[in-house]
Amino acid sequence: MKTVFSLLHSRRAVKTELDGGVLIEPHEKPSRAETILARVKGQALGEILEPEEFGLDPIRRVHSADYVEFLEHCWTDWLAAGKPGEAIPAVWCGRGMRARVPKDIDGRLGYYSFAAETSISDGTWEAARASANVALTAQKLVAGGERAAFALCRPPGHHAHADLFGGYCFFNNAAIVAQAFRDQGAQRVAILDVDFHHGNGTQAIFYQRRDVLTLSLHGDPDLVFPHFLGFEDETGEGEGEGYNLNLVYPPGTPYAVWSQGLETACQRIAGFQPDALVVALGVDTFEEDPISFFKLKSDDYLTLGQRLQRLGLPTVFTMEGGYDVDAIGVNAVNVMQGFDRG
Ligand SMILES: NCCCNCCCCCS
Ligand SMILES: [Zn+2]
Repeated sequence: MKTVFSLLHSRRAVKTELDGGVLIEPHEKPSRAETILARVKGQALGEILEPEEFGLDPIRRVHSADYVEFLEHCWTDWLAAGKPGEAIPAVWCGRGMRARVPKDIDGRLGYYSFAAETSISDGTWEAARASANVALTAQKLVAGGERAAFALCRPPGHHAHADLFGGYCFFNNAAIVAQAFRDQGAQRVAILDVDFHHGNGTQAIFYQRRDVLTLSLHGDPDLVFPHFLGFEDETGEGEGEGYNLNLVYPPGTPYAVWSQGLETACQRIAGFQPDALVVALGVDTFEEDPISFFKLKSDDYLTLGQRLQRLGLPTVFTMEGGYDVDAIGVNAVNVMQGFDRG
């Protein structure tokens, strides 16, 4: 399987993540991508390509123009306001307040985000743009005939809404890939999110649409991030009713249980008969992940890859979460190797 990777991911090197009332070293750090890349090379998974430049149009097919504009200028606006630290949102449009875009950078940071753990600094814009180019290059490979391709994206994307960043995500790479397939003539696309956390952004982007089926297996939002979306009664709206599936699991969930949900999701995908499949691949479902509570083991990712291959669909994998950096390479590449072996 070919991998797409950009060294520009390392431009995303914020020093802070607000966690537990303190600023910690971010979980979503550059070594994540380096560890996965080393494993791709070590396992000779396949050719490694740099991304092509696709510009802003494919991004704006998913994200609003004002949100893209905000992200491009956020850091310089923050500096111009004389702020001493990294850009961190600290005020939001609470219930009963007015959802309008303030002029002030603090107000705009809150307007365009849903969580405070995702600091912004110099280079975040470049890295997010490169991550979307990585995903679009993988999509081009698959649209061009490759059975599957691995978009080694960093920063991740599945928490990003059309005009909201958070959960370490800025551009929703999986959604951008799905929309690119649609814009190139695919009638139906499925996005399967296997990250530990609910793919709230992906769900929201396609919630009223029936051309893109969104499915997510994840930790109970009552207990974990993103908390305010991802429950099983969220099945889509309007045209999209019936085209969103959430499968929620409790602390300690092992592969034996989780894989039953995977089977349910795979059968739903098969029934939908999509022209392409996008897998939002997070490996924070791993038993040692520092911020999650499932108990998948490294071999389970081989089995996961094999099951996904049996769907027989052109497939783009977008790298999402996974924070046990020692194991993230083995676990992510196991999915690809399981898929390749089929
Ligand atoms: N105490 C950890 C809180 C983490 N909150 C954000 C999680 C984002 C996961 C992205 S896959
Ligand atoms: Zn996650």
